[in-house]
Amino acid sequence: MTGTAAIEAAALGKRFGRRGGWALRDCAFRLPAGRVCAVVGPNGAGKSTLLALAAGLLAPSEGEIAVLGGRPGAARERVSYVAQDKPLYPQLTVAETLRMGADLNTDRWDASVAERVVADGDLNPKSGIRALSGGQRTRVALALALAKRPDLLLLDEPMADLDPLARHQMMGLLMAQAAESGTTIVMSSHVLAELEDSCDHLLLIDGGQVRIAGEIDELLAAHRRVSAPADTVLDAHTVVESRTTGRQLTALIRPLAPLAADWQTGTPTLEELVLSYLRNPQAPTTKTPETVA
Ligand SMILES: Nc1ncnc2c1ncn2[C@@H]1O[C@H](COP(=O)(O)OP(=O)(O)OP(=O)(O)O)[C@@H](O)[C@H]1O
Repeated sequence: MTGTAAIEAAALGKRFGRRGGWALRDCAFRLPAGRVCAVVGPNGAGKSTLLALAAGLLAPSEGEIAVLGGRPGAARERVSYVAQDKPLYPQLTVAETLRMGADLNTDRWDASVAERVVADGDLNPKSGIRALSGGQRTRVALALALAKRPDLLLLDEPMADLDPLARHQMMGLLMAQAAESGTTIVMSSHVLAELEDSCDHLLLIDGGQVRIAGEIDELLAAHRRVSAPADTVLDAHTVVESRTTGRQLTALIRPLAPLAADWQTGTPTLEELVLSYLRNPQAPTTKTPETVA
């Protein structure tokens, strides 16, 4: 294991209330610093819970989570967190909100970043937060998060209510931040196609457990999409998903031996990989050695 971890979790679990079910259980992963990490999974999988644990807003019920090498609370100054509902003070104006951000983060605040993000959305600094649309509020929340110049940026479905142009622009801004400042970005989203181009690391959470963790390139390279005759036996490989239609078998596998020359094979897309795992809860989990805590 090399380099600093942005987030490291071991046997991490969270339940809400003593009798509540487990929102997360037995999670172990290591996210190296400097990555742009996609957190994906079905509704109720535990993504928001994981992000809130990393932000130090929730305490684990069991196990541990370290953020930037320490307790999540201790790293708060170096971490920006944008929650799913983007909480802001409705009685303030945009300008007052940014001023509050500056006052709370005197050492790290970059006013020009905040002003640019707001100006790019044509927001009037004098507008009240109460009067903004959902997408405009998201823009103000992201302006606050970015201007803090965090080492770790935790974003819970940040693009959900942005229009396509704003999504594109905001994603470009986030990628520039990651490239220029080495900021680690952890971003939950349901839009898999959007993540494939921008993220280099994946955490797939399902039923409160980490199903897949690792570098996206390595994960994709470790899997093959296969089309072969229906009577093909795949026993030599790890089969994530297989379907037979007529005379044709199609499968997503993790090859453990050379593939037959007459099979048609290809590298899956991120979307194909994630959907195959989600459709097949019994498929073995996969974690690259680098990322196992
Ligand atoms: N404050 C809470 N009190 C009780 N249960 C909660 C609380 N927050 C989350 N849960 C439960 O924990 C589980 C995980 O929820 P979480 O919000 O982390 O999922 P998610 O993956 O972010 O879902 P979505 O994609 O719908 O946003 C769910 O079963 C949810 O009902």
